[in-house]
Amino acid sequence: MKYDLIIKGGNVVLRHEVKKADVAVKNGKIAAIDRNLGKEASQIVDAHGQYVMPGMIDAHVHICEPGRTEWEGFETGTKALAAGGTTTYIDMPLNALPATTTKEALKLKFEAAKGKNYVDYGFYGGLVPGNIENLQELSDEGVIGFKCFMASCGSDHPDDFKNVDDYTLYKGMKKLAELGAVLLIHAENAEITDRFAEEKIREGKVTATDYADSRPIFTEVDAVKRALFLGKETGCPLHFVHISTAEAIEPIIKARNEGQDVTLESCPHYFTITAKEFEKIGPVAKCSPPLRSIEEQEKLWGALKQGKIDMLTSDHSPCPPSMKYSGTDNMFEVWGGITGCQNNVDLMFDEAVKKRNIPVTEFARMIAITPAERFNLSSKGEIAVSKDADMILIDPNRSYTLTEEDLYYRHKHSPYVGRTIHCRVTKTFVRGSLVFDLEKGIIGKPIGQFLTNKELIAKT
Ligand SMILES: NC(=O)N[C@H]1NC(=O)NC1=O
Ligand SMILES: [Zn+2]
Ligand SMILES: [Zn+2]
Repeated sequence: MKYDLIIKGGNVVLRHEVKKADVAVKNGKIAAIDRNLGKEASQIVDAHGQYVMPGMIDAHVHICEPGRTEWEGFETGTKALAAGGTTTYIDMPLNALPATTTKEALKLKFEAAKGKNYVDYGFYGGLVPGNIENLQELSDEGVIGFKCFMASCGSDHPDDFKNVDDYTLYKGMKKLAELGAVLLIHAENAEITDRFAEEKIREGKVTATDYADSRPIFTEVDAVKRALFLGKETGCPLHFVHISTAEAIEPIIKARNEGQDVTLESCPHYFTITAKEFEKIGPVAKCSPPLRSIEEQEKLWGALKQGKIDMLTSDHSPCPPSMKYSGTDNMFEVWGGITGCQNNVDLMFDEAVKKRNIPVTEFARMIAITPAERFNLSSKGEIAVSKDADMILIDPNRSYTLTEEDLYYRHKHSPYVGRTIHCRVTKTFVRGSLVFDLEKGIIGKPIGQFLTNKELIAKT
């Protein structure tokens, strides 16, 4: 057979245009894209009426294995990713135990992940107080970047992640600049948000709105500006995670225009759920930075329309239901993190492409092309000849209402349950292998491969 697979007649989303074409795959790579590639393939998939898009690269996922597999493991987490149209993800260095801040902890991650991933994956290392000495070895072992918290992490477990002090932030940036590694930053001012939280709790103000009010926009903007300043001082490449407001985007774009190496991401929840809705939905919508007002959300959409969002990520930060619903009314005591990685693509395709007429090529840029480029995943991110055949089919007219039964997460809760989404991922291919089919569910064994900052080094 000439090809292993031909996807026929879909609207293929290329870098600069959408083209009605066939896509042929051979040995896991895209071999040809053309109008009529015939039928010489072991497998033919009809994609008429559907978009053929690059699979999402979700650069912000918290899989809690090892140590907290009970929250979310590689198997359940990556089934959800596959079902939602993600073909590659990068795992954050926190919420698993121990946190990924040493070579030894990275080895534990690597061992725990072996043979359990349905999609391709890489790891970040952490920058925490006291581990500057470990950054080199983490980089040598292939981490794709480094993550730090300027906000408090809120866990007092001894093996858990710790937020940086200013000294660590500065010294860490200097070292990472030397290594040429990207530093990912959770940017919120720790001292102010912690003290605001204390005030609220002291006054007995513990609702969803009180929680959101305890982390005002200026605390995000302040942290962004300070990190940019230190980034300029040290020459460290920066990436701001889960930016929640247009106001925090402006200094980042300005710094980039002035020559700094800096990018940013935002997440579906900041575009689709408001602070008011958080009050109604409750604990499953708690996250940090918090959900914002409808006015702020509109400004964020404005930034997206102007091409200012480099990438979309889920910040999938799962936990057991008991950490969301333990009988407390105190929103400050509830786990902060949204279980959301299964609904990145459909939700944002619906809201951005269908509802707000954002070009589908722009959408592909945010979910696949830019994350691949930023994190040096050179074989990924685009439907183009010789790239990995990581592709998804989206039916733009297939509406559904999300139920708990649709979810593959270890714990089937999500702020999107009950929401009607007006499009759906129908198939997911990782390197040419079908891993998810809407009619059949997850297909076959976990075939995900480990990706490093250099190249694909291990097949699991
Ligand atoms: N620990 C953790 O996952 N925190 C994440 N959750 C969230 O909502 N924001 C975060 O940074
Ligand atoms: Zn964060
Ligand atoms: Zn996160």
